[in-house]
Amino acid sequence: FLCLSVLQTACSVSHSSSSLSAFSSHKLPTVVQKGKGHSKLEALFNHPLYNLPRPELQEDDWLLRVKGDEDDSDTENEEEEREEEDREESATNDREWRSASEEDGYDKAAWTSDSETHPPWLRFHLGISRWELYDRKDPNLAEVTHYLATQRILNVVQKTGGTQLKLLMSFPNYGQALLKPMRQSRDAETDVNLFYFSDFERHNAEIAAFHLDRLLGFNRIPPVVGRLINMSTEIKEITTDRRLSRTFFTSPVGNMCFYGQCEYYCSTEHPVCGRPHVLEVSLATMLPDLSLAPRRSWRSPWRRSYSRTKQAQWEKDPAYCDTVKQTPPYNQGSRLVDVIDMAILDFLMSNMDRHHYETFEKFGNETFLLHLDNGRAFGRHSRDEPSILAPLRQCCRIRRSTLLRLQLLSHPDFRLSDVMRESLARDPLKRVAPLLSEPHLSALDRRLATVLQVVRDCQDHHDDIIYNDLEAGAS
Ligand SMILES: Nc1ncnc2c1ncn2[C@@H]1O[C@H](COP(=O)(O)OP(=O)(O)OP(=O)(O)O)[C@@H](O)[C@H]1O
Ligand SMILES: [Mn+2]
Repeated sequence: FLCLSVLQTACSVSHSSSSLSAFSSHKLPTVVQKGKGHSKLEALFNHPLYNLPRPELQEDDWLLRVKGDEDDSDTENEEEEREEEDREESATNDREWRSASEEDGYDKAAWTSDSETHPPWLRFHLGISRWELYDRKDPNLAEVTHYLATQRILNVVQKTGGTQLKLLMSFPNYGQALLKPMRQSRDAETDVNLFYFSDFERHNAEIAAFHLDRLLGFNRIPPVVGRLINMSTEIKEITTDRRLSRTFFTSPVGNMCFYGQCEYYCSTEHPVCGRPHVLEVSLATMLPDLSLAPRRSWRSPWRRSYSRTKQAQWEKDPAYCDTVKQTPPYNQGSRLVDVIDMAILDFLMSNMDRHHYETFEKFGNETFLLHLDNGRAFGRHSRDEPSILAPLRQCCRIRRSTLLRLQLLSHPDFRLSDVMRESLARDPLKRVAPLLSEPHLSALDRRLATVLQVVRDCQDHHDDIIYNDLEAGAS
């Protein structure tokens, strides 16, 4: 019970631990940390800017829905017929799944349309809407991360696609997670001579990005949680993937290692190693399968050239944004300010690797942007990368709600580094070491000040900077 409501930390820490009391969930009365005052994180999430009235969601604002009995008769227009087909397809998939459940280890699924019967990952899928991936106040969010952090791992295979090693983990009631392993010590800074496209991915960056995105009020990154796994019993002995299992070896000091098969860093020279077989990893909740919820991938207009020598157009042309503003889908609705939100997130965590973003096809152009793949963030704390802010600097547009939240986060009562530290302390890996070192946390405050300065510079030279998403009528 408590395990679920105070997030995963609670379950494995003894009652005498005082660090626990600071991390009460919104469902419990606020427990004040001894001698340290109140929780800034709770104060932030209680602020009106994090509790804005939201437009009432219509039926087609949900990504998926459970087929109910009353749905059977409503096939009046084409749209609904198409959805009907989708639902039938999903029902078929469910049946196929259920027959697969005869396999060892999988629970017999007895899910009905009653959400009480659904496992946390399914409730997460059913909660995805047109405007956000999850509702921050939904208690299921803590249950999803708790689930990923504690459930038995049933199977492991390598996930194809992308360039670096990733594993797909399966759990007893059909949940899945995307695993990225720890490859470097927490506070190793990326070598200054390494290009961003050669940088290792970091498991703690995936975790921290989820927390940061949520603190910014975006809710556009699937829940990610840290976990310690046993490489022998939770990968090597159970994987059905030969390409993976044959890359295991024991290092000269006796640690268990593997390297898998992929384009970058999958070799004996770049092993993933445990101590001696315990490995820190990040686990990201999987989005609904592409067959149920197809996604569209968009090339970022501010994509880097991914070449040592070439510059991208946006780096050469100061009026680049004028072109973007006239090009669909950036010429309408919130798409341009959504890309600018994404640039702000990326600048704060110094992620230069946002070559693409994705959306759910079902919602067309009127929807939020998914911020997937954040493994190359938080590589350096001692330097900022101004070019990541090019969309904001060149377009001088920003959502009103984003600007107001950034201003709030720069206020000492809600300081970004403080709420980030508090939020990350809820992750189970906090017991091993803080998810982000103090220099990374201070870098967040420094970069936030830079973002606000860029907005002020814009205000000195341009009109029409604010995209007012807080007024009725604007979305
Ligand atoms: N939580 C998720 N659920 C479902 N699919 C995901 C999730 N996260 C990532 N993916 C998919 O997996 C693909 C590869 O993941 P990711 O981008 O993290 O790997 P990568 O090796 O860094 O790829 P690249 O080298 O192309 O940047 C993504 O493009 C995305 O479509
Ligand atoms: Mn990547």
